[in-house]
Amino acid sequence: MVIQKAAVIGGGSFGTVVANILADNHIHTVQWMRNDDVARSINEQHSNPQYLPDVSLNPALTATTDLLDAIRGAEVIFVSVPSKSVREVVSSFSAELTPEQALVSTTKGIEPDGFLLMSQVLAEICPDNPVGVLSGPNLAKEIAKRELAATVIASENSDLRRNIQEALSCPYFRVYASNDLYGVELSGALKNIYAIVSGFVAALGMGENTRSMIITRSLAEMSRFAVALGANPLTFLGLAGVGDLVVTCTSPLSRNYRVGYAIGQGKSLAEAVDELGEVAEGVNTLRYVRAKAQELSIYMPLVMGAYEVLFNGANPRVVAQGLMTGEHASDVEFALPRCDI
Ligand SMILES: NC(=O)C1=CN([C@@H]2O[C@H](COP(=O)(O)OP(=O)(O)OC[C@H]3O[C@@H](n4cnc5c(N)ncnc54)[C@H](OP(=O)(O)O)[C@@H]3O)[C@@H](O)[C@H]2O)C=CC1
Ligand SMILES: O=C(CO)COP(=O)(O)O
Repeated sequence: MVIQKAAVIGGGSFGTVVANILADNHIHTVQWMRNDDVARSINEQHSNPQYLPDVSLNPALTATTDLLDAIRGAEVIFVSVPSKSVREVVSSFSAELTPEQALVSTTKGIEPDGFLLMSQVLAEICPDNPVGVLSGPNLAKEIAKRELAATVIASENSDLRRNIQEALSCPYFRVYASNDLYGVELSGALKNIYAIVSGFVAALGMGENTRSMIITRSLAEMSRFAVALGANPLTFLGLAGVGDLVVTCTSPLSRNYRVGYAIGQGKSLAEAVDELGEVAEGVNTLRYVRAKAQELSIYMPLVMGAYEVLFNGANPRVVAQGLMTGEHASDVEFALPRCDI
């Protein structure tokens, strides 16, 4: 099927980028947002001054504050609001959907009640609709400048995967497919925690060896958590895992990295989040993942250390030093299990 009309729910940086790619691909695209001024600016100035200043959007992209107007007749609806608002926003239009309308989440977060990923929230609210997840190393501000990037569409529905590959692929954006919805989505949520940790490390002026150690041990920790939750760790080797972990742990364009950096410079969590003015999903994800790791007794020293820094005022340098004296560990646990060291 060729997608003729798409809706994007959310007026932030990533929603705008997805909407702009769709418009570049000549798909009739309507972006919904709650802010009238931003909607007007997209329609009249072809720009989103709040989230993507200095970026010229495709003039064919239209914005609205009327949800039903956005979703009416759309074959696919991208959901791109922060995780804490997904249930509320999707519930407000779910009764209007027809079963063939597909929902694709771009949101990299977790709902604490039941530890649900966003596709699980969507499936709960809209049980009759096909669901997918878009995730990968996709800093919105780079894609907005049409710098080359790739992503993953994950869904159990092969038609949906193919339709999204068709709808979003263009000379600056390549879309790979996965049928591991849970693994793709879990890695997208988890990497935000480690971007915060990498931000501390950078602010403390630690070296490149340190950065590499943190990223690699983050991957080990994410995979250990994933396996404990029944996910396929091989998915973590792809763009939605290693790819997104590397970009978010190394780029000052990442909001999660910036929050960590500000805290590493001595700011409080509240100051760091206020200064950002955009969503940094990793802050809440850290709380929920720490609770889950404690509940299931999963060894996650980076998560535990980051929690102490963010929520109990621990000194990041002392916490980083403490990570060096943990119990002797295996490099690759799939090759040498922890119990066989
Ligand atoms: N930015 C990026 O590089 C990428 C982001 N993502 C993920 O996409 C998701 C969205 O991120 P992003 O676009 O960057 O976020 P932003 O912080 O840029 O924007 C959030 C948007 O959601 C809107 N919003 C928040 N709460 C509500 C609500 N209750 N009802 C309606 N609208 C609401 C905001 O509206 P308002 O301005 O009115 O508050 C704003 O338009 C996140 O989960 C993020 O992890 C994924 C890949 C890349
Ligand atoms: O998910 C992202 C890049 O893939 C964006 O990361 P931040 O939310 O940290 O900016």
